[in-house]
Amino acid sequence: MVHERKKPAPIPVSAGGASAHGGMSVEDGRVKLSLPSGESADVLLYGATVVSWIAGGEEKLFLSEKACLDGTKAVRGGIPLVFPVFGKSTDGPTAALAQHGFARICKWELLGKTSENESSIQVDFGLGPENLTVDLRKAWPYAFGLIYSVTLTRTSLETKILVRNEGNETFDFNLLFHTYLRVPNVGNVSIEGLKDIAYRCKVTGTEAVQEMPELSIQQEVDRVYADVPGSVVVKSGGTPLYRVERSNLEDVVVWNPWESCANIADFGPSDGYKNMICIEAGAVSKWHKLEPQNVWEAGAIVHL
Ligand SMILES: O=P(O)(O)OC[C@H]1O[C@@H](O)[C@H](O)[C@@H](O)[C@@H]1O
Repeated sequence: MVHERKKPAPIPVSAGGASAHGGMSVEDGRVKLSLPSGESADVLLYGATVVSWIAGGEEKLFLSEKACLDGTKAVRGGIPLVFPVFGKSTDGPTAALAQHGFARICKWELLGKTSENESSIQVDFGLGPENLTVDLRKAWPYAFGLIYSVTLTRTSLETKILVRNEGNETFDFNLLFHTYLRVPNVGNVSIEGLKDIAYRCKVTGTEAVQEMPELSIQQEVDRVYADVPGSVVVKSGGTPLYRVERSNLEDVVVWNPWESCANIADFGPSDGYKNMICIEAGAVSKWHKLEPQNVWEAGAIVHL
């Protein structure tokens, strides 16, 4: 059941000091969530991009060593948020927007810590037209409201989004969590949960159905799997590393640029593709319509 949460007033970003016992702290546009047991997640206000998730003393997300973290460019790594368009559209209301839309290149408001206990902490971020540049507002002139919630537990990282149409016009959108998972060696990775699912291969421009029970990554992979019914499991050498569970996000994009990462200016090191696999939970294979005053909610949990 969708509940109509209104975006509350932002809190000043100078708030909060770090605590050895966990909690939320804010410094230089970076919000840190941490638990007394040692897990942490860092979220930049720029793009509300999760740039670090540490559990068991290890970083779980891939962040390019050349990633720009100063708000001049979408972050290469972590969890950039894709909205309102996945990829680049050539026509329609999102045609004037850059690839993957504006959510990942705008500065979000910190709405605050919404829940906390010994084993879990949730922090919310908000974005509306007032946070967009004049040019972006012109390019996509809808009255929208986004509330993005990041929840850290001892064994998972959850990302949830609420999209509101606050205007008088229906709009179409895509939404995706562009999650760069860190892996020891992508050549040993197998991905389960995609058997018998139809996908569009963006490398070859073809459509196919996956026959193999597991997808292994031995070259550039860029596939949009539509209507994936269950969770996706990432294994390394047969051992499960991550299980990605989705709610109201029907599609899964699997991306690894392989050696063509050499063509991506902010990708590093040059063999960094070996240490990442993007498993992107999204609603991207078709447009989603949001009528005036309606709300749409979705989420993804990466379980260890
Ligand atoms: O370089 P960007 O805009 O962050 O996109 C990275 C990749 O994102 C993936 O989601 C797309 O399927 C790829 O086609 C794209 O190359």
